[in-house]
Amino acid sequence: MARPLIQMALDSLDFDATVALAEQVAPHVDIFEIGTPCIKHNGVNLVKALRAKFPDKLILVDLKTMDAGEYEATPFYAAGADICTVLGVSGLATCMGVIKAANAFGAEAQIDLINVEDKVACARATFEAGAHIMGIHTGLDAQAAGHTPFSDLNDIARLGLNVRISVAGGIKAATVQDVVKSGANIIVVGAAIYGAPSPAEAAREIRELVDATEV
Ligand SMILES: O=C([C@H](O)CO)[C@H](O)[C@H](O)COP(=O)(O)O
Repeated sequence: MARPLIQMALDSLDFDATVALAEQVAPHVDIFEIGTPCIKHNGVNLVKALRAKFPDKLILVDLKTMDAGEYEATPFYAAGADICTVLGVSGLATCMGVIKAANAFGAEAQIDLINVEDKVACARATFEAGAHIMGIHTGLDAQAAGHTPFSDLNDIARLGLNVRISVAGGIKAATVQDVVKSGANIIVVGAAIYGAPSPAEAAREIRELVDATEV
């Protein structure tokens, strides 16, 4: 298995604070995620700013698209996004729209399985439709209610689909190695890094743990 990628979720609303945090953690992460609240607040100009500043990083725009897939995602790919997310609950037509936009730019579309009732069926259908990445995701509100992404990860990994698996939802140093062992290709970390006294140190620790994990 290729070395798992670490995705830093940038969930601030502040443009300059987002860029500053990205600078701090850049040596230790592979993907910058512009989180949903952040992209709604700052728009496509933040994608352009991060693209210009970090030409060697992957940029994921967490659009969580719910309708008009191709139309909504196209300007973000044009601005330099490598990955945009689309909600699995939006339905196959919307997912296919984002997949089409991604393919037009040689980029990738990630299906966010957040709140999807039958995640296995959704993963199978969107994989068949050409999705590049399957996103297992326990959102911030569900985390607050005590939920975690671990059992969903096992269910999707067990399918053996030829698709990369991303996992998000409260992942921290104590859990990151189990997530890698369970088959995740992309490990998303937000609060455990941006909420730490030293985000750079927290990101470095996650990187070391991921790189030290035997799979
Ligand atoms: O995607 C996220 C959330 O839905 C807000 O957009 C978070 O970025 C994702 O959950 C990762 O953050 P943590 O759960 O804090 O690690």
